[in-house]
Amino acid sequence: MVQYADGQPTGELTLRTLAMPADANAAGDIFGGWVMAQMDLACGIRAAERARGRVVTAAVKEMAFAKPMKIGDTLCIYTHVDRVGRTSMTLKVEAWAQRYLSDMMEKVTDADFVMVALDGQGKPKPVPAE
Ligand SMILES: CC(=O)SCCNC(=O)CCNC(=O)[C@H](O)C(C)(C)COP(=O)(O)OP(=O)(O)OC[C@H]1O[C@@H](n2cnc3c(N)ncnc32)[C@H](O)[C@@H]1OP(=O)(O)O
Repeated sequence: MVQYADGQPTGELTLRTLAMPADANAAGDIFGGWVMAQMDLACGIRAAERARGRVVTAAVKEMAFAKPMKIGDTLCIYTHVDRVGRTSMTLKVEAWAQRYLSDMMEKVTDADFVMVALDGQGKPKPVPAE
């Protein structure tokens, strides 16, 4: 049974992946940029589903890393489409670490990602109704 150290995750589990040695510095701490990239991938999946088409990342709002990720932890990314504008979607994104060979889940970071729906020419296009 998974135990959550920092409340419960918000949103839908969109991506799970394993933090590997190539993603870490010499001390075994996982690079923040790798975590951000996984969050971006998760937003790409979720926003493309919502927009039913191609999307791009327009902005990432302030981000702070509250806890380290370590080699062997499983990164779990939760996303929630918080707001839909005309062509943009704002997603609340949370990154949680399931600690190596344990059931303990800790929140590593969270952020708001703004994703924009694009047409075939790469121009913003309206997000369709649900
Ligand atoms: C695959 C990847 O994710 S690559 C990641 C890197 N991202 C990129 O390469 C994206 C590069 N940027 C772009 O292509 C363009 O700037 C775009 C498509 C994001 C926006 O194009 P623009 O011509 O500026 O379009 P426009 O001004 O109409 O904005 C489109 C929407 O994005 C929103 N937006 C644009 N920039 C921002 C921003 N910095 N912060 C918040 N929202 C933004 C606008 O408010 C608008 O939302 P709305 O239609 O819901 O009202």
